[in-house]
Amino acid sequence: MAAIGIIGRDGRMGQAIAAAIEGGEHTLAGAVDKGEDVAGLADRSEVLIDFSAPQALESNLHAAVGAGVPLLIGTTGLEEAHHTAIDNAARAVAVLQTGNTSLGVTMLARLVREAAGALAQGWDVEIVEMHHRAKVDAPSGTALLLGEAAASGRGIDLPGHSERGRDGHTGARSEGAIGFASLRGGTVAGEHSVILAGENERIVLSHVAEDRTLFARGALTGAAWLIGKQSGRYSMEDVLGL
Ligand SMILES: NC(=O)C1=CN([C@@H]2O[C@H](COP(=O)(O)OP(=O)(O)OC[C@H]3O[C@@H](n4cnc5c(N)ncnc54)[C@H](OP(=O)(O)O)[C@@H]3O)[C@@H](O)[C@H]2O)C=CC1
Ligand SMILES: O=C(O)C1=N[C@H](C(=O)O)C[C@H](O)C1
Repeated sequence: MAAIGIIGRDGRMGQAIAAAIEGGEHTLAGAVDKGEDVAGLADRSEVLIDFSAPQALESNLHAAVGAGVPLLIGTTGLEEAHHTAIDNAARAVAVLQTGNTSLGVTMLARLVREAAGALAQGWDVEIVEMHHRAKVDAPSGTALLLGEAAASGRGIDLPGHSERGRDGHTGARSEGAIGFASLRGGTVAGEHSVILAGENERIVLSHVAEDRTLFARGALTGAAWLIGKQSGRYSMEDVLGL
């Protein structure tokens, strides 16, 4: 049983996580939203779960390190500077950052790494995602995670090979590029497809999140797993032993 602190209490995920804690094996140590005392929350939590906004990351990391408690970061829309800050904090406490806490996406990333690595020559990788109308970042954190998996399978760096937001006279696709396309609308919890397009054939590897309870469950599994772990940066693959 873990005493869990939630950052981003009033959001869709904050609410879903609180609901998943209720009646389960863990307890809610407390929860904060924008402008509230995250350091105080860290002091009374065994582990923190952050589903808020990139602008909150620095103070959340600071609070976790100050209190010496592990932190699971589900917030997406992170940039390079955020990842550097996470690496620094992970020297002091255990930090798990992931664009998707679900078991299915963690397995999908593995399949993508293998397929993109095995089919490197003549197979183009395109990643398509769709989310609800309120989502503010694109490509989704999951799309980027899947892009990283494809890049890792091919032994290339993702930033140097990404084609994002194509519009207008773009010219032909670059060889070896990993393309991203984002759709927004309705109440879609999260859909991702990784397309490997070859000569006269395509492989499509997809994941559909039917609602956000699966992200909440995965976050609780990851957070409980983090308690007692050595400082360092962890992933859902570590949690699930994949
Ligand atoms: N990794 C995963 O598996 C998943 C990740 N996500 C990601 O999680 C994040 C949250 O998603 P969602 O719940 O849908 O978004 P919401 O916008 O519904 O919720 C975010 C909440 O965090 C609050 N917030 C903003 N800044 C701070 C702050 N400094 N401190 C504390 N709280 C703050 C917001 O307040 P206000 O509205 O006032 O700004 C809001 O209440 C997104 O980045 C999303 O992409 C979502 C689902 C799964
Ligand atoms: O904002 C969301 O809702 C989601 N965000 C995550 C992402 O950016 O990939 C995970 C999930 O797809 C839902």
